[in-house]
Amino acid sequence: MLKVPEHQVAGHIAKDGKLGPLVDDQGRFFKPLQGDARGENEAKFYESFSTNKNVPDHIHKYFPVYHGTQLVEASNGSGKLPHLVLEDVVSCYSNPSVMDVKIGSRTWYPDVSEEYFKKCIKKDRATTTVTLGFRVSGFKVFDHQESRFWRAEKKVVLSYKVNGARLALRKFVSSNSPSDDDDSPPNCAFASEVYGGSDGILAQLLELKAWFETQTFYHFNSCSILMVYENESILMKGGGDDEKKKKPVRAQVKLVDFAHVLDGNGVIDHNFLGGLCSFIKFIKDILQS
Ligand SMILES: O=P(O)(O)O[C@@H]1[C@@H](OP(=O)(O)O)[C@H](OP(=O)(O)O)[C@H](O)[C@H](OP(=O)(O)O)[C@H]1OP(=O)(O)O
Ligand SMILES: Nc1ncnc2c1ncn2[C@@H]1O[C@H](COP(=O)(O)OP(=O)(O)O)[C@@H](O)[C@H]1O
Repeated sequence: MLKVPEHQVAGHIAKDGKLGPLVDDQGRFFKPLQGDARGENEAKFYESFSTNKNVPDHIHKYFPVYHGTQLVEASNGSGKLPHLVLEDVVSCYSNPSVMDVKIGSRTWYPDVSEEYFKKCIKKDRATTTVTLGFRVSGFKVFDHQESRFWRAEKKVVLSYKVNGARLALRKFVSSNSPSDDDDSPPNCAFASEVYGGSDGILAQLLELKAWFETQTFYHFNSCSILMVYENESILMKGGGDDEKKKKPVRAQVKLVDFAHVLDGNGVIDHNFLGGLCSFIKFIKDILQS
């Protein structure tokens, strides 16, 4: 039985009769192929990437595993539609905090329609895409004061300027209230555990950056970095015997959304690389502060 993903933080959502992704209980994420070229393009990317022997294994691990396409009952009740069958990258977490960050200083690319270009540039200018080379698209964190998940409102997230983006990246790793009504600054209590360390988010971003400095196979337009970590271990901390049973934080970076990937034609993807460098600087600053 397929259901609406509990931890989805951005993109098209399968609610109110709309078309959106679904998940099963076997760790698979079913993303409907959008009717226009986007769906076909994303499937083509996954086919190419999953069989591309020139991409090293340590880079493959930053992408959801691809299991082909399958006809499944769509979320909008329109009957069976082709879906990409992907690894559900949050399925192995019990209480994940998740953030989607769209990378690049532009989301449009050569040869798009005038209409699409205008739509993209309007959003790029209204958000931090142009100024920072990335924008937060959505996130959810565990509110340790209220003992429940807190979800950032889409309208608020899309209105972030530089300080808003910085604050969101701090909230993502804080134990105090994430609520927008709360004036207390995020305490970044989990920053070193989640962003730092030899296998934390920063180390993973740096490994990806090293690949982007040389890879010329693909141009990742409008693609996102998904950051995930487990709250279970943090919740159990200091709990005597529970401390021994605690699950690791398992901070992970995954790239998602390849609907607008183009062939790199031997050219560095400087739009993605530049945005990634800027994003890394923000994470480093939080770790150093
Ligand atoms: O429809 P919207 O306004 O929510 O826009 C979607 C974007 O949401 P945003 O408002 O930027 O958070 C959405 O962005 P996120 O995935 O939320 O980062 C996509 O850009 C989506 O386009 P596509 O499926 O990648 O071609 C965008 O969908 P399309 O409008 O291109 O179908
Ligand atoms: N493989 C995946 N596993 C788990 N969650 C995913 C996966 N791919 C996407 N998501 C979730 O769905 C959201 C939207 O995904 P995306 O591919 O950007 O869709 P759209 O094309 O609708 O924008 C992401 O922000 C993330 O929360």
